[in-house]
Amino acid sequence: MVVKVNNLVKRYEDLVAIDHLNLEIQEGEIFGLLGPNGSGKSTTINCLLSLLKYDKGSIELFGKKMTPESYDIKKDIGVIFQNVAVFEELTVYENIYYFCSLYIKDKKEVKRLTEEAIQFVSLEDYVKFYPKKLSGGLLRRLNIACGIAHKPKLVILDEPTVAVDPQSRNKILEGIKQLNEEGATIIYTTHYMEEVEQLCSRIAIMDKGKIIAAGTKEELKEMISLGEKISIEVYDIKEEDIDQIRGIANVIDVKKEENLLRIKSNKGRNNLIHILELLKGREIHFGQIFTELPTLNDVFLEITGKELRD
Ligand SMILES: Nc1ncnc2c1ncn2[C@@H]1O[C@H](COP(=O)(O)OP(=O)(O)OP(=O)(O)O)[C@@H](O)[C@H]1O
Repeated sequence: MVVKVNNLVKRYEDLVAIDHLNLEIQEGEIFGLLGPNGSGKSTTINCLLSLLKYDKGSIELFGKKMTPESYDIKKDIGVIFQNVAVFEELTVYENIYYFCSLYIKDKKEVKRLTEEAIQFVSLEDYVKFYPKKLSGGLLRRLNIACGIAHKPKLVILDEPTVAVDPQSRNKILEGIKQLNEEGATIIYTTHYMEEVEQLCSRIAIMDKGKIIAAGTKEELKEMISLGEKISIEVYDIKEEDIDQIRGIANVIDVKKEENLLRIKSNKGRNNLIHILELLKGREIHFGQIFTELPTLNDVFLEITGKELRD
């Protein structure tokens, strides 16, 4: 077990930012902490790192109690914060060298690891640049290189792709996969559900300081009743026809948006066939049909009643 959080409570005066949170992360996982703004992701990370004092509960990392003085644990952690934290006075190379040398004594080894980190984030062409000359995406990559150069066993990334161009975003996501393949356990916080779907082996969905659901993406989608979302292009459909569709077994919700009928249905066989039979029977012409499986946003919507991106 790399992370074990037991009954964690963190208050900011009257606000309960973390509300009796339990979390277990095994070695080798890419663990996604997904939640809307203000749900408590950063506070959880800051408590894990002993950067914040908490009111109740316990935190163990690598099987040992984590405290502000746990230097033996800290050397095995790499953190990449949402806000880029590098030195403006140092070049790309010097920044990475500096952060790596905080953990590693041997200068040759620091040099080797610095060069490896530069390659890892593909900043070879920018080693002599100062941070202010880098684009937002390149700066994020530098931030990541500074956090991982010392080869930590646990890498924590707090929303590393916010406001990043697509090329850098892909580089970052590929890099995280590679770190994991090389043996690191990853904690990844984000409010972009596509990223966790693509990247994470297990996901916890947070809201209001609580983990409201956790599991693989398949397990999370199994937890909800929504089975599929069907969109049908229709012409000349009347309100009474829509009411009839609402009455079909498994249909949860029907909405008409311009020429599109948007239908949500529970898991069940032949849902689409039953809908199309009804349309044909009532002589309603239809065009294209699309079906979609539930997303993590649907999981969040069904459990909390609101969109992940509120
Ligand atoms: N220093 C602070 N003082 C008071 N309240 C705070 C402080 N830091 C965070 N909060 C509040 O605690 C709650 C959790 O915030 P947190 O930053 O952990 O959420 P988050 O999920 O990381 O959000 P984001 O995606 O915006 O970073 C929010 O309601 C936030 O306003």
